[in-house]
Amino acid sequence: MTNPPLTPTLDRVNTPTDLKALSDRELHQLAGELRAETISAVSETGGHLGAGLGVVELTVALHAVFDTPRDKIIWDVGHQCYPHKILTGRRDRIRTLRTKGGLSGFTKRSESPYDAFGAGHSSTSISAAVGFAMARELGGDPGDAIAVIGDGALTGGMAFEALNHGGHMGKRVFVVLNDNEMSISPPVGALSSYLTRLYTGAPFQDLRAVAKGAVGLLPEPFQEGARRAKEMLKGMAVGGTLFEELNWNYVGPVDGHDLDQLLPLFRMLKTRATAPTLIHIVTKKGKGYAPAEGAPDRGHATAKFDLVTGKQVKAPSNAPSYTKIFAQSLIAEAERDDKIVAVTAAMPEGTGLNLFAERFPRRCFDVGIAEQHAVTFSAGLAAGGLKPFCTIYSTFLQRGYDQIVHDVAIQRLPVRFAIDRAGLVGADGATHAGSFDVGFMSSLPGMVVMAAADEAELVHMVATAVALDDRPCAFRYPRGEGMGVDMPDCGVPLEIGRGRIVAEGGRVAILSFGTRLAEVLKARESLAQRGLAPTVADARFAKPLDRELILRLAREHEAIITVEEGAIGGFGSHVAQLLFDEGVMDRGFKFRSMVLPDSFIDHANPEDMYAAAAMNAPQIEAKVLEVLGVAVAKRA
Ligand SMILES: Cc1ncc(C[n+]2csc(CCOP(=O)(O)OP(=O)(O)O)c2C)c(N)n1
Ligand SMILES: CC(=O)[C@@H](O)[C@H](O)COP(=O)(O)O
Ligand SMILES: [Mg+2]
Repeated sequence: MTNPPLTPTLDRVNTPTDLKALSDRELHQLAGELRAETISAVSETGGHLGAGLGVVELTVALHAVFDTPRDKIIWDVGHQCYPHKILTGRRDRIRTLRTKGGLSGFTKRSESPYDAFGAGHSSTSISAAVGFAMARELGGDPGDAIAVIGDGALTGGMAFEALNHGGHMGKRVFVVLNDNEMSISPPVGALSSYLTRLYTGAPFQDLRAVAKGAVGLLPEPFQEGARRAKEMLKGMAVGGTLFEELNWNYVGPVDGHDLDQLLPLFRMLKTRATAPTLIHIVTKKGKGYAPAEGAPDRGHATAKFDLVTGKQVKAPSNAPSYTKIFAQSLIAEAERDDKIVAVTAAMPEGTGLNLFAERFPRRCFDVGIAEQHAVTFSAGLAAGGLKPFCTIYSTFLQRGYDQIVHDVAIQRLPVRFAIDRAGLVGADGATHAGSFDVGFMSSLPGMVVMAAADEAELVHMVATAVALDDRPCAFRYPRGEGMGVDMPDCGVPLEIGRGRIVAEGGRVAILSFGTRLAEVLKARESLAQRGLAPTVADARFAKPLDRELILRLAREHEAIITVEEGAIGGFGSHVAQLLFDEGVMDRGFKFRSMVLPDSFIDHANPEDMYAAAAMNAPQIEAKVLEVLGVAVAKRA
């Protein structure tokens, strides 16, 4: 009897409960439709395509077998969660992905009960899963915890902290290691080659062997025998698994696109696992969409694209990106100084260091998703007499803060921190905002902290960092294109702790730190129509402050307003501290500090995010009027 024709199944799935009614054959069909829907949606929104395509079958299998949201799936990084969102009641909003008021591009607890744990930064899922599992053991929420972590995220140190602890606790918790031999770029590190040996040394095992592999699942009397047999086999094949040595049952490797393996395996594990269990699946990033499969980043991040050709639709650029300017400047400096080396934590393309590596392959280091190691490795490079540029996005640098304090600042080692993605970054939202680096860097004794107001300033700050050999320094710059300003032929080191007057004026002095300067100048133009012309200065340095400039401005004006793309505790706070400590505020001097609000700003385009932060030209203008007590007719 031939099978009846399958009707579209995705239309019949609103929540994972609906999956339970589908036959395995229908689940295969569903996976195909889910992949097509994911591709279609991302072609309209742009976003992280490749990772999600790699886990379509896994997503179907996990939601079909486990009882979500009672059982919690914790997606590491969360960039692969689009199929998960489509299956968990958000298909109708999937085309609002990463837009103002739309779905987040990562998992987010406030968005859905099926998003058990928020993500965005990598390597956190196993810690969270072990936490959920222990909460269950102590009478907290019931249900299983299943972390899904990629081979890239597994290079993050905290993943091993969690494996170590979870193995020690010995409670039932699942980790699905999604091994696609990709990070954003091809993965680096010994772990990656180890994982590959786990399956090239022993080709895909059929389910029976895989099941037997999980000795912890067998009835006790058979376990010892199976364990010995297995250790012998593994010893012959790949020498046992790292995970088993940490007291995790290791199951794998399994074809992560084969529902005929995944479904029975998860059903068996769900009924029989009694201990920490790691399932090693092998997948392909970008699976099922040729333009993604064929892309160097396997479709990791994509703009909107033509569904048929895969051709991305990118807005025309008016000026090179800050990232590109940084990379080109560093290359130019490195041509003249062979002590300059560069370090990235798994973001060679994002930081532009892929360009540096092409020119200086031996002087560029990708340490994997390991920001803590990146910082202290850079400290070692500096202690060893080199000039390391530790190049990390502001938000990811948060991961290595103790290393900055303990290994760099206290030892006053001349590590240069190139802090990309400073300020609000747009579609990646709050988890990726570069809001805090000014605060956490400028509170450190001896640290020099700079912010480029435009791409020409960035070139000079790279040169300044090269020349600064007696202490650590940091310079920050935003995501996206420069202002299109005239570029210098080469960088000229700035005088440390010196700002610059950009426009002379009176009554109010606006002291800008970073690229909000463009908005400040727009506000000044608008104020001119009211006969007001504030002085505008570019601080350049949050540490050391230009005391002379600030105190002179205070003497010559009624008020100072500071503006920075950062949270409280940064540049403005230091200026306020100076004005108070110098007694300037004793005489009724007026001071305002424009910083990011004390809240996390959701994803949108940067312009809208800065509007939400009240830091665009109109709000800067309003602040000047407010501090001068100029009544402003409320806009109708
Ligand atoms: C702490 C941290 N550093 C860097 C990143 C940037 N990042 C996002 S995804 C990714 C690669 C993840 O690789 P993997 O875990 O293998 O997932 P895949 O994309 O292959 O599915 C990186 C480096 C991040 N999100 N968090
Ligand atoms: C998922 C992740 O964390 C990275 O892919 C990040 O989204 C990159 O950000 P940029 O797009 O600013 O390079
Ligand atoms: Mg990967």
